[in-house]
Amino acid sequence: MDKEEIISKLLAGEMKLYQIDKFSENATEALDIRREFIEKYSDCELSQIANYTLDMEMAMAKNIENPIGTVQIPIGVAGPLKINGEHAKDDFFVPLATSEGALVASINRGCSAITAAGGANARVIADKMTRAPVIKTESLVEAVKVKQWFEDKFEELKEIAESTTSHGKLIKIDPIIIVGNYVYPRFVYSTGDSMGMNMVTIATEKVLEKLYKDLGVHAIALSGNLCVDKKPSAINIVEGRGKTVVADILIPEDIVRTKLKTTAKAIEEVNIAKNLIGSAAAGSMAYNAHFANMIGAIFLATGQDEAHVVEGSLGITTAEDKDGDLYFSVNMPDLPIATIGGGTRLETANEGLKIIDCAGSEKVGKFAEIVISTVLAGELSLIGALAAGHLAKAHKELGR
Ligand SMILES: CC(C)(COP(=O)([O-])OP(=O)([O-])OC[C@H]1O[C@@H](n2cnc3c(N)ncnc32)[C@H](O)[C@@H]1OP(=O)([O-])[O-])[C@@H](O)C(=O)NCCC(=O)NCCSC(=O)C[C@@](C)(O)CC(=O)[O-]
Ligand SMILES: NC(=O)C1=CN([C@@H]2O[C@H](COP(=O)(O)OP(=O)(O)OC[C@H]3O[C@@H](n4cnc5c(N)ncnc54)[C@H](OP(=O)(O)O)[C@@H]3O)[C@@H](O)[C@H]2O)C=CC1
Repeated sequence: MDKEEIISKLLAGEMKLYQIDKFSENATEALDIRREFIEKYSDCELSQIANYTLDMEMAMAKNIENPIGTVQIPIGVAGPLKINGEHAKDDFFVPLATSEGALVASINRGCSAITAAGGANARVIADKMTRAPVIKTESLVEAVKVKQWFEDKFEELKEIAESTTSHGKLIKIDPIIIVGNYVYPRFVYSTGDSMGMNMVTIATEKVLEKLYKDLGVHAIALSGNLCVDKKPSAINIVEGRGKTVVADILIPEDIVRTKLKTTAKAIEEVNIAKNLIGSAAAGSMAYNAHFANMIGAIFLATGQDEAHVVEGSLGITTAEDKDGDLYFSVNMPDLPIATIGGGTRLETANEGLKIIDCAGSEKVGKFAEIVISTVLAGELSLIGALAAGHLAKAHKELGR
């Protein structure tokens, strides 16, 4: 079938978009036909979406269905950012993809203050990825038996789960919550340098096959929302999910004054009134100013799953006036990230990771420390700007 015939069949509703691939020489040709159909259907020209360099054959294998091109977002860098981490020990230029004017300038200012003050301390304090199915039983009594089965058989179940992966390790199945006749076991894994959601989903399904074989009960959904994937939740804040990371810095008074144009006292007061009391008054789950800005920009630049920004946005910022110097910290309990797998294989994302030497294996700890140090920089600069009364001015000058 030639292109014109395919497009007229698509317009007549006689063919589905994903079926084009069968009649095309290769994925790129199918992509072009699909985009041409959308141009006709939506009566618009897509010359910019058509303009890309990614290897779409590779992307189609694992990263996208029904592709029509790519989106472009400007990428900037902030830095140098000095980090005194356990894994990240250097000065870094951090790649940030965003369309929000003033954001990179602000993060850059935070980097400048942190670097002048001797560098951010950053540590990964926990590392786990979770999947929690929901299992339906006949009664509460049977639900308790299922819970007991998970507890008694842990070592055997660990072997079964780990038979599906050479990098994933099942650390625990905990908590196991019972609600009526439903059971929610939270499977907790370490996943190496991958974010791990495909890995842990496949491993958990294998254990559920054994549950069905042994007890005749089955999961009614492989994800029962106790995971909690891609939603903000208290359990992720308390138990941690992905990487749990912390960072802090002590900034001398003169650097607070010259770089941030304010004082430690004013920053402490804004942080308490805004990030702590204001967030409490709003019933917010995130006691910070804009973690999501830094997380979103780094995620787009490095091929992370963008839906996990919602988890990365959780965490607390603290600020304390120490005789004129500023103690400043951020904690992030729930940072799902990867340096292998998922979108990190896409060429532009891989280059983004290379800027900070974080592409590939044995790099995810370093990447986590760079991410949280960048969050520290962005928080510091924005709270500083609010304390100095500069927020509106900055966005007037750089964002409009
Ligand atoms: C805009 C600044 C940085 C000016 O800040 P400034 O102190 O007036 O600028 P400066 O010219 O004195 O330069 C100080 C440093 O800023 C950086 N800098 C300065 N200009 C640039 C530039 N063009 N490009 C790159 N870097 C720049 C640069 O690092 C420089 O230091 P140096 O490197 O020279 O030692 C400051 O006013 C600022 O940070 N404002 C805050 C803006 C901000 O954080 N916006 C975040 C997004 S707001 C939002 O989305 C969330 C929100 C606010 O709604 C959440 C909430 O509810 O809180
Ligand atoms: N399935 C789901 O429910 C969900 C999926 N996702 C998507 O899942 C993807 C991420 O899943 P993820 O499992 O991380 O990635 P991939 O599915 O891309 O798999 C990555 C694989 O890389 C292998 N690997 C090689 N070297 C390493 C290393 N050093 N450390 C860790 N693994 C290594 C592992 O193989 P091996 O296991 O054989 O060791 C691992 O399973 C993203 O695209 C995301 O959008 C997101 C949310 C939910």
